[in-house]
Amino acid sequence: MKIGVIAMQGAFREHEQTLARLGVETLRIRRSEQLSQVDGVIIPGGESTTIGKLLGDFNLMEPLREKILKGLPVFGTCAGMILLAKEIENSNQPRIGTMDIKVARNAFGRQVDSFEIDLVIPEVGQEPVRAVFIRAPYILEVKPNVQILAKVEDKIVMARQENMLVSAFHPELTDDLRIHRYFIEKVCKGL
Ligand SMILES: NC(=O)CC[C@H](N)C(=O)O
Repeated sequence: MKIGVIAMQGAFREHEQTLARLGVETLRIRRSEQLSQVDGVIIPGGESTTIGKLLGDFNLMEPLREKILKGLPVFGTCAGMILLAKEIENSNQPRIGTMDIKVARNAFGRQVDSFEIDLVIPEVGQEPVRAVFIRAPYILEVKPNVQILAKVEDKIVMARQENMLVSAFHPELTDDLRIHRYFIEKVCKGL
């Protein structure tokens, strides 16, 4: 099992460290040929317009979209979630756009730039997950083929559609390995 971490901008090192703690080998993805060497990819948080622009500049946007549409497992956190959404409210920014969700960027409001909350995510376990939100988006709408995994009040913050997993928060910034383990075991290995 080897997981590619899209290394354009943002929190890719933190994802590498989390995967290393799970004993999973990683590869920093900067060239499209590398996509055929991995069993899944993570698109980190950061600035979605910057990552989207760089994916275009590095000729990774199309190959990544094709691989995901063919079933390559992908986990997008925060900006990564925005990039996977087919619809982004009030934005025509470049995106991968493979997942049937509509997201709003910086959606929790300016006053709450970042916050942490205990989230119960039954798919991941009974103990709550400490979820770190940083200028976070949330999901406004999903198609019926999308499984909602977690909400903060009425706002969807984690979801899955077949090979695509997204979270509005940053599981790579805590010591809790359960969300990455869920991605590896359930989404990548299909256990
Ligand atoms: N922490 C994050 O990834 C923030 C996402 C950022 N607000 C964006 O729109 O790209």
